[in-house]
Amino acid sequence: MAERARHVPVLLDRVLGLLAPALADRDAVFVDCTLGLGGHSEAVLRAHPRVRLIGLDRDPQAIELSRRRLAPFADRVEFVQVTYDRIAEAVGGAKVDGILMDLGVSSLQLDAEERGFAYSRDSPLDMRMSAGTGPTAADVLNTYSADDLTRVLRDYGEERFARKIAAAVVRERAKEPFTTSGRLVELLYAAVPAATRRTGGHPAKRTFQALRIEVNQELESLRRALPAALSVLAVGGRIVVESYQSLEDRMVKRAFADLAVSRTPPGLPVELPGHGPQLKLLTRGAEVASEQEVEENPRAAPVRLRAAERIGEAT
Ligand SMILES: C[S@@+](CC[C@H](N)C(=O)[O-])C[C@H]1O[C@@H](n2cnc3c(N)ncnc32)[C@H](O)[C@@H]1O
Repeated sequence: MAERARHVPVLLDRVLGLLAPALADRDAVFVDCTLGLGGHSEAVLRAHPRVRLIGLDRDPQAIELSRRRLAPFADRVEFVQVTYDRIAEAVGGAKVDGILMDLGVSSLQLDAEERGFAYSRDSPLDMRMSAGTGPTAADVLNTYSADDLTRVLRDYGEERFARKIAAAVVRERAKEPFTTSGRLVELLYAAVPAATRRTGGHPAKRTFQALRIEVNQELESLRRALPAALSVLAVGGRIVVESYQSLEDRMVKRAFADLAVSRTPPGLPVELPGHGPQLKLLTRGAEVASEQEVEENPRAAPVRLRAAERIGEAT
């Protein structure tokens, strides 16, 4: 997730173009799994006057903000505050025609000082997306073993200095527990060599990303969400996923590839029902944002977009 506030939906035209064949000119159902500020959803509702939206977000503030933004479409919109792995429940067992997952953190969350997502301000180390639920980033820093902290920083932040940072955290918290981002940022300035800062960005970037992913169990949620989302997609329905981190993108790639290959057991007739490929990939590899979009909206720099269409029923 980028450092700067973002109000422009990432790859908006591409997302609209990919979803259009599944949503245009019909009473289609579109699920936005990550409402955020409601930017993508608003554009879909404007483009398709007959589409009904089911908007999900785990963050009550995102639901509230989207409710206000999407008020002109109120008769076509339903909001559910839930994590996206519960998509099947949220749509009440129905099949849907379009699904969007724009992963990560929103500018609404980054800008809310008291929530502690941004390393550029000194604020409480919270980072919970479902406000008030579960352990905070401070809890992770103050209670995890050095080994567990190293794993979190390495796996979720791809932080080269994970072990060194974890050791420093364990040493410093023995003097006084961590409560604010300012003290953690200070520690990271000392732990990450200056030379790395020039090429790797802000020394706190990777650690903050890792803590956010751990606090919100983002990869666990995504791992459960992908098969759940694909299971509610109608034949002809389309799914678009925007990831901002390589582990997420790898999960999406794998989930799509699993269903895109034919599962016909060797020696059986190819037309055997239920054994053909279930998905057609709509993107070749992962698509990225153009240089121009990144210039206008740096938040788009790390985006990896993948999309697929359901072409066969689940077995
Ligand atoms: C990048 S923002 C989405 C921005 C949105 N597409 C727009 O145009 O404004 C991601 C949103 O996903 C939500 N989110 C992250 N993980 C989630 C999960 N597991 N379940 C539901 N919502 C989640 C966050 O709370 C955040 O509001």
